[in-house]
Amino acid sequence: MSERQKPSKPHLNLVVVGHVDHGKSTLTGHLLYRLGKVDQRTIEEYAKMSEKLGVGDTFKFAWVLDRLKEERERGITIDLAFQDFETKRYYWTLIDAPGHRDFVKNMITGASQADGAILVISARSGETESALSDEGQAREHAFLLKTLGVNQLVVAINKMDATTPPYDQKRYEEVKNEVSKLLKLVGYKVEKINFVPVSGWKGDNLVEPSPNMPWYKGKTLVEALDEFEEPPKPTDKPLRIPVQDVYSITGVGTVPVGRVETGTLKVGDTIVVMPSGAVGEVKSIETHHTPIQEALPGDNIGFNIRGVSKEDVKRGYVIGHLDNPPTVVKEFLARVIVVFHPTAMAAGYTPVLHAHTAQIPAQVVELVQKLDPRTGQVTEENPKSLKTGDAAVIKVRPLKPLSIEEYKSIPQLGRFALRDSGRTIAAGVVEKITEVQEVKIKK
Ligand SMILES: Nc1nc2c(ncn2[C@@H]2O[C@H](COP(=O)(O)OP(=O)(O)OP(=O)(O)O)[C@@H](O)[C@H]2O)c(=O)[nH]1
Repeated sequence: MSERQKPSKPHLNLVVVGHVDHGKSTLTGHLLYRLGKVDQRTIEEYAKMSEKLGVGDTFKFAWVLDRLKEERERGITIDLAFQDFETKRYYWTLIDAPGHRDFVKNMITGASQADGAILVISARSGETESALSDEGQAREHAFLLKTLGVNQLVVAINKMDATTPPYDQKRYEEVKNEVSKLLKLVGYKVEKINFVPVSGWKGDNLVEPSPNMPWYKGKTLVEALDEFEEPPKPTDKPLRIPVQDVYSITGVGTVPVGRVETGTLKVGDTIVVMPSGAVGEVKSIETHHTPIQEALPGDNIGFNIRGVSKEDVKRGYVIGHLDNPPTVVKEFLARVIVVFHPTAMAAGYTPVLHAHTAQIPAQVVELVQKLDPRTGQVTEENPKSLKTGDAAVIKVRPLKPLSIEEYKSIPQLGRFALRDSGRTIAAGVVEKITEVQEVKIKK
């Protein structure tokens, strides 16, 4: 049976976010262990390793993620780090957890997009408070998730074993209230969010209800994940396939490879490549070495197009149907958050723009408005500069033609990051295209 024909559970992508040291790696590693993804022997090895290094028993689970990271770093072709696991209702792919420097970039330009998130927040005295402070990462991550359209969230109130007294209901309620306030501010519907008191170290309420917290009658972490909704496949949107790679195969012709983000591609379709404007006919489609007649959103495919030369298809180009071609822009307005800037960002700044598979130098030509990062309200017109943590509307001009879409019409093609010297400076979405680039169609 081919990959596509296997009866399978729906597939969701998950990110684990939260402040540094709140226990994301420990919790995730323990979850993978409980779900049978890591065997007992490996955990014992990690426990011994932790003991030798004198870092404490809790680290045995965090190692799982460290090893994953290491394996990922060795992989060359796969940009996005992931690990799969399974619950009653879904298959999950764990998108790289933050703490990792490239988290933001991965969330925005990654091959897969998060359908939901676990926000980990420690209930240990003092830790909760720093995560929720103005500089806290819980705040930053909550805001990023909302900006990027990740609407499904579980809050894991972690380290319940380390409250005073341990497993304290009062402390749980307190933390829950504080996190609820933050999430409301950011724009989440808090009534729809599950808050689960857990210990990532001890394993309480991860998969089974914990005897240490009989006062908690809600879902376990895994049950809460299974309450997420399956996102609808964007088949009703225009076809968009960002090109990851392109091959020229003797006797076959030009074969672009990429993931269908939106719409449907069928054998026989007439397509156009943007921004080159080359037009061709789809002769065959393959996924995992199996020929298929039709490709849907989420499918990774290679396809043969007749009438298009290899020079007209490049990584970063986007393929669509001729009757609804990918938009090519000269300039656009974007809503961004400054994730990190060593000093201050001013008009004229020229970092590298990363959107889907494209990387193009782009100039920030105007700082239009500064926004309150928590409410989105305008706080200043035409600010002189932007600092780390600021939210803003800016005008961006790619230095070469770029195929990108407004976030409200095709969100999958409307996100981007600005990077400089290997760091994510800002992340955001395309609010409005202000100048399109006319492209001559080469029939
Ligand atoms: N008591 C207690 N300690 C925990 C728990 N989970 C994690 N810790 C400890 O908290 C510290 C941070 O844990 P990590 O899992 O590395 O945290 P993280 O959020 O992944 O950290 P970064 O990747 O650096 O952001 C370590 O010292 C862990 O041993 C828990 O459930 N209970």
